[in-house]
Amino acid sequence: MSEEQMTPDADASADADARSDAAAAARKAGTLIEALPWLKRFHGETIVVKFGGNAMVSPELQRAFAEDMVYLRYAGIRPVVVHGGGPQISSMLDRLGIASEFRGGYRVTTPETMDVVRMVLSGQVNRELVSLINEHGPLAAGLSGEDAGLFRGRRRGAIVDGVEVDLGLVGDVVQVDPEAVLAQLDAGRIPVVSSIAPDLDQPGQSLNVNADSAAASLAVALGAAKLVILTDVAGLYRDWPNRDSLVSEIDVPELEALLPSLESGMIPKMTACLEAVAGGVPKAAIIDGRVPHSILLEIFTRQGIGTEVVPAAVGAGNGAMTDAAGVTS
Ligand SMILES: NC(=[NH2+])NCCC[C@H](N)C(=O)O
Repeated sequence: MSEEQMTPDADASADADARSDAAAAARKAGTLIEALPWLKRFHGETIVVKFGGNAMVSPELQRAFAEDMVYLRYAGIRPVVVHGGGPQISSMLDRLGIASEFRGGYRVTTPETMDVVRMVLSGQVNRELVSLINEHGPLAAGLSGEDAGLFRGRRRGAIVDGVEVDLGLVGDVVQVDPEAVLAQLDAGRIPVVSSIAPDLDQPGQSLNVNADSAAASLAVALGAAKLVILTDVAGLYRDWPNRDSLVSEIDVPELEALLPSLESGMIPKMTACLEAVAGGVPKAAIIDGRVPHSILLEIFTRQGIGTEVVPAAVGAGNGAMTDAAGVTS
């Protein structure tokens, strides 16, 4: 239809269409340009990402995560992935018919279980993620914390009702030699690291180490610009279960004060953020791994998506928190 033939109604609706197209284009452009300060800030910098939770077991979320790592890499950032694999370890133990002893609700890792842990983490979870990333090109290289002295660990049980219970071959990373990871980064690769570490106190033995704290230690050793931990919650709630109390940004003193009141699953994650920031990483965030591409939303928008931990504001001293809408309280 030529313009002269348009009825006034058609004219008005064509105008409205044009206006909404323009609005959609402006929104899209706004989203893209919002990324610019973060592209500048993180260019050439290392970001350590702890991969875990639902994101690790859903095929679509795994695929989206692999895309995000490739996206960061092509944006000129140096992403490093650290992963655990609790659910996969449990299901392999079941498949193999290996019964486990539980203490205080935690599985005890025997030497026999440890063989399965290593097989699943380095032979299955690590390989799958490396393959997904490498569908985009020869980018990812898998490493175990046992490779080239990357991690060393120390046994640590769990605290149950105020007492430490021995959980066998589990622990924390206590030493990091980042050389092997740096070599991969310098070669343009995305290192994917499984959370296993030789036991510092018992040569020849390896430990299943907490992947949150391993990621934090690695972020510190690499001088990373940011640590990002994927979780199965939207972020930190100041007073759970009040949904309106989601915290967008919190500083170290405020988080330290809040820590004892947190739900037990959140404590290792928030502690890892504190460790990273205490070690000189400028910011550490927990984000919702159930949201596809949550990493891109966290890194390339001003507001981010989860809860970010930052050092105490110099001079501010009031421990201000910003809520999810960006309002400082
Ligand atoms: N949860 C938040 N408040 N995130 C803010 C993120 C800001 C910025 N995109 C960054 O990654 O550093």
